[in-house]
Amino acid sequence: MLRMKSLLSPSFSTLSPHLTKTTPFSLYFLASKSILCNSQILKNPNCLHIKSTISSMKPLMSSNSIQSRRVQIEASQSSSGEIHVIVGPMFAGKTTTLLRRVQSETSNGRKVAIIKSNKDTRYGLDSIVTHDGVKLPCWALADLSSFREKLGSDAYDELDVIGIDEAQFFGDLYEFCCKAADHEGKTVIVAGLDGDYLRRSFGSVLDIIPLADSVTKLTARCEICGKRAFFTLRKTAETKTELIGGADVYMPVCRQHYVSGQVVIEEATRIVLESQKVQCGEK
Ligand SMILES: Nc1ncnc2c1ncn2[C@@H]1O[C@H](COP(=O)(O)OP(=O)(O)O)[C@@H](O)[C@H]1O
Ligand SMILES: Cc1cn([C@H]2C[C@H](O)[C@@H](COP(=O)(O)O)O2)c(=O)[nH]c1=O
Ligand SMILES: [Zn+2]
Repeated sequence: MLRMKSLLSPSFSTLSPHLTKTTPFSLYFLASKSILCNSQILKNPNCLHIKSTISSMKPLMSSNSIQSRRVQIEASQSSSGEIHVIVGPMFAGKTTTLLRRVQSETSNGRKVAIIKSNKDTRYGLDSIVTHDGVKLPCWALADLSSFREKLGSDAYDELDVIGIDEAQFFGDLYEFCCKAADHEGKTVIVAGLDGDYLRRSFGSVLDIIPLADSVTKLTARCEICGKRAFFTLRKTAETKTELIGGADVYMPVCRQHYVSGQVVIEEATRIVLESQKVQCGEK
């Protein structure tokens, strides 16, 4: 088989063997390569094979369909989206950073919408609020897939940027981000907890890391020693993963004080349970 240069890189030796057979994929592949690198084909004698293959495809793909394919490919290229993920413990500044980035996009004339989970009722439903009290209006939703319908298709299509806060509470986070960035050209900025109070992966936040253009892990200040806090300690004996609360229930801590704090809380929980058994036994 004629060894040919890649259209996209100087040293690509051969196309995959299956591409030598005329299959729908090989036709699409060759046509799209041709469209994307039309100038290279004309200039690059080593691509004669592709040129002759393209010319032999005429009955299958007319120049009109190749032209319209070019428009589709160029459109998809020019409207490719982005995904930026902001994680860290509670009080690390995730919401603050999200708001700052959203406001920067707005000041650049981009159309923005912010979504948070309707599970987070700490500071009211129609706005996202930082622990410092800074707030912006938002959509409080049970899931992300309903956003387009709630906002309206026309308004949704005009959106450039979608901010998502408390992302750990959205079960459809992966699918929504994938579709919004890959196929709708949206810039999605996601803020959420990477870990729960036991430092386990929380919701689908870590699942979208492979989809992301950027990942930022923020830190807070350890409430015990003032060093950088990477984890969130739950101060109560409650063991369910989802427990809405603020400084009343949680505190950011460094590794040393997470480990020692977790031991203290587990021991305190054991003592409380023991005393309840004794009380029940006496009654
Ligand atoms: N222990 C702490 N460490 C860092 N910031 C704290 C702490 N306790 C309270 N804060 C306040 O919380 C703010 C961050 O709030 P926010 O952006 O809502 O954080 P997150 O969304 O990560 O929970 C900080 O600017 C700070 O003023
Ligand atoms: C660690 C942890 C937290 N939560 C809840 C508590 C808060 O309502 C949010 C996190 O808020 P923030 O914006 O990051 O301050 O999540 C939870 O349900 N389970 C946990 O383990
Ligand atoms: Zn500490």
